[in-house]
Amino acid sequence: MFKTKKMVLLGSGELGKEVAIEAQRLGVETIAVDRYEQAPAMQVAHRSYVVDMLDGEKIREIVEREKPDLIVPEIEAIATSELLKLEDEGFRVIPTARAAKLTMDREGIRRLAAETLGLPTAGYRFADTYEEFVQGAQEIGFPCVVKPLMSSSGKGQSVCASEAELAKSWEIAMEGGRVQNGRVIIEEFIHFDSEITLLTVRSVNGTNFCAPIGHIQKGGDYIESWQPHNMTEQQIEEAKRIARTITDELGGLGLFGVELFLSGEKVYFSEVSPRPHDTGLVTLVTQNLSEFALHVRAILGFPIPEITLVTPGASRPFKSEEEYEDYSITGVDQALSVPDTQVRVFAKPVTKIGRRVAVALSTAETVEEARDKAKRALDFLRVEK
Ligand SMILES: Nc1ncnc2c1ncn2[C@@H]1O[C@H](COP(=O)(O)OP(=O)(O)OP(=O)(O)O)[C@@H](O)[C@H]1O
Ligand SMILES: NCC(=O)N[C@@H]1O[C@H](COP(=O)([O-])[O-])[C@@H](O)[C@H]1O
Ligand SMILES: [Mg+2]
Repeated sequence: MFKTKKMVLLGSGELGKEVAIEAQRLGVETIAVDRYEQAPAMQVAHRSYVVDMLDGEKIREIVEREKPDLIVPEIEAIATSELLKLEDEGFRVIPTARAAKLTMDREGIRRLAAETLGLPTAGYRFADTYEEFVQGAQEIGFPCVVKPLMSSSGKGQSVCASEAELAKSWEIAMEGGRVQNGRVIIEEFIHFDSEITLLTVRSVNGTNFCAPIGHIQKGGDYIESWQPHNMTEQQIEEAKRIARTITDELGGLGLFGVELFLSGEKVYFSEVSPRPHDTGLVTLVTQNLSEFALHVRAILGFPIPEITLVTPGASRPFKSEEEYEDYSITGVDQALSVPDTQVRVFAKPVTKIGRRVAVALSTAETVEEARDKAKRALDFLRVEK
């Protein structure tokens, strides 16, 4: 019998699917967990479980039954208090249970970054009630950005332009949070020139950085990313300083997506994912080791001698415009007729409006050409009933 390490993935979306594939390539037994059946990573894992991942008892049951060597969070909304206990009992949580807990909640990571570590961030307030929210927004000023404490991909997020929009922003946040406890963050709106993800990997070789990934977001969700993003030497140094500071503090082994805003020569810390990042899907075609391969190598304790950007590249996620129980994706053939282009189809069992269901990935000699190719490929894709 082949003896190997066992990994439980908590969250089984498109990012987890690539993590599972990389783990399988190194012979790791992979168990996928998510809130619904046929989630992308479940399609390639050895086994899977469907549970509410915010239910600590359910997570414990799976961990006690499987006794994994590695517990690998793939989304932020997990019963992280249970992960702390499991870690105390000797289970390994990636990168650490504390990192999973702090980043699940915007308050935890923001206070750590701004107040404990002194990193530059947008101004912010927290509010539990509508009255506190109104006061916080007035103090921050307009426009401001309103987000539930626990959410991702822009869910529940809005830009509140003036006092007249306060009620609407509050309502959006209350409906969009993963846990309906009402607390929100109100952030100063940063008029940035561009924003980036600095993928940072902590491995047995120490800390390494990938080339910066530029991206554009709409409604808080990414619609395009490219690598490398053009930055001045000073901006890169400051971005690396911020990324090193926050990832050293979070600790453990693995890849992190450090999100930063660039405004003139100033670099702001926005947030960090202690796991592969959606904008980093572009690394599937640009690097010698993708962000998923890097994560798996790092957490298994394998070396990462060098991260090489092999070519400029770009990614464009394909988001459904409809809600369908049964659907197919057409136009993949035409998308693949664009040179140097790949498409990854996630095969999520149902679509929702705005749900990411595939991604187009292109390379070229320049970022501009790669962005153009990925856009052309994306434009061929359709969701059909
Ligand atoms: N303070 C801000 N000023 C200006 N733009 C902002 C601010 N906060 C967020 N944004 C915009 O909204 C996007 C999403 O914000 P954020 O990363 O906090 O949300 P998220 O739901 O955690 O997204 P994800 O899970 O995809 O990382 C940012 O990438 C940025 O484009
Ligand atoms: N920005 C975070 C992010 O991109 N997370 C990715 O989206 C999935 C959830 O998708 P769903 O909402 O379509 O199920 C997550 O499982 C993860 O792969
Ligand atoms: Mg983000």
